[in-house]
Amino acid sequence: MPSFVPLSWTSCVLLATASLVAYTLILTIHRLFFHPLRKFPGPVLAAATYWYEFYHDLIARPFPGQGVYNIERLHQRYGPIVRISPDELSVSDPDWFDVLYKSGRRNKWAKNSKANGSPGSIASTVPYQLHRARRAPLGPFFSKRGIDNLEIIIRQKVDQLTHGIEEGYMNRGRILPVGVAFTALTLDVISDYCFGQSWRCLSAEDFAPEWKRVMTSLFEPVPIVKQFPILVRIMEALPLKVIQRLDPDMALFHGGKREVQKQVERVIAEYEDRGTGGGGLAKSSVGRETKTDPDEQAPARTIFHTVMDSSLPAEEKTVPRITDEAYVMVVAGGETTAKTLTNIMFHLLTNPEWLGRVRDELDSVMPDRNVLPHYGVIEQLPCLGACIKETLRISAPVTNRVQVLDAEHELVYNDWVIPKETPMSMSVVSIHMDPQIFKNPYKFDPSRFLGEQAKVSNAYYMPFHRGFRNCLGMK
Ligand code: HEM
Repeated sequence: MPSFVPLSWTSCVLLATASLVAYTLILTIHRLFFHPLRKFPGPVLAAATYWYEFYHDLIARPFPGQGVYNIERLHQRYGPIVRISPDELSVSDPDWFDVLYKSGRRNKWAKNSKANGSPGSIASTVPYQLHRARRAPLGPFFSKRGIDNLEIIIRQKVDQLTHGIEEGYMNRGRILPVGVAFTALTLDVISDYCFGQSWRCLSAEDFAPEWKRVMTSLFEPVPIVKQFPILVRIMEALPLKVIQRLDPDMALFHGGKREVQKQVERVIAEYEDRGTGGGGLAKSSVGRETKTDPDEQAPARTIFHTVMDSSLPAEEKTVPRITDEAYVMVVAGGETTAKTLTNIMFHLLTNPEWLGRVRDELDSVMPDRNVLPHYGVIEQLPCLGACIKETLRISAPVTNRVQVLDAEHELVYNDWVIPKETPMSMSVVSIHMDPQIFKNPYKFDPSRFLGEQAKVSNAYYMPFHRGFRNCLGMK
């Protein structure tokens, strides 16, 4: 009969430590000498451990968030293709961008796809087939025709914003925190358009500054969440009261999500009552048949109805899935657009010549300041358009690299054959700041997007990314 010797606590700890050290050692040896990417250039530390990325994202000086610049430095040192982490390659070659991203057969890299806190959304969807299926029904909602409905909402909110600025700030001689005001504007527009229910930040005291704090702090833990994705699940599972204690601003965010969830529950119940809740029914909320080109149809009432009306199967129409799909619009569209508006304001105020040109253009189509022309007219104004583009080039609000992989084929870059399933990425920031394409790249110069120069500038202008994973809210 075998006899068991009971282990002391000290022996258990020693055994666990020894196992961890052995595991780390074996993993490191594998990554350095046997990994399919072992021959690709790059720093040994980056190939050996993910803590290298963590360090540059979070700890490296002068302030956190240096990862994107560190990758640029790596390219200067090692060339256009670099192994930037144990499993990932980065390419720095603007002309390869479309090769990597325009194919419809790229999966997102599962490891880093859930950091936005909405794992069921298209933005987090890994396989390209599922991404395509989920994105198709959302097309009409964000199409040109969909945006026509949005114009009325935007006009109402902008009126509310300007009225609030006059009353609360100009007339009282107070300084306006422009970023706060724009976050209130974008959140009210998105919630009204997507959920059919405005969050009313514009009518709140001082434009609800807590939401600006929430939207900013939302992205700060991303480097930590990338290393420990379980944190998102833990946060989601916590009761709201606990989150409130840990971080009152985050409680606001999660409270907002739970409100949206209740709305989703009501919409699903409504469909079930009408007997149209199952998958595969291609009828819209007003009984229209789904035609073959989904982008040409009028959008449904809310994004919830859009998903429910689609021919997606029943497992795609669950409460958590639709909540994630809807709520990611707040995450993806709120602060990006607010920041862009704030940045445009900054650049125009610090470049009076361009401010004058934009004002002249607007005066030419708006003789009466209180009568706004249709957005189609404003969209055609060249200087205004160039200022918007130059702002989005010089300070693109989305700086993360979109990590994709081809699960079926090897890719080829110059003399390199990239094994299939290798996560790859390219940085939009380094393309927008490439002096070969945009001369004197840190200078705000909208003339790059006017006349002859515009052809080259437009070819490399990609703040909304490109290909099948580009921005859904771009229009
Ligand atoms: C100036 C404003 C905006 C910029 C610069 C911007 C930029 C981007 C970029 C670069 C991506 C790709 C990022 C990635 O996959 O990691 C993206 C994706 C996305 N954006 Fe935007 N965005 C803006 C506004 C909006 C708005 C207003 C909405 C909707 C209300 C929106 C909804 C989305 C969604 C849903 C995705 C995921 C698309 C997919 O994975 O298929 N965005 N955006």
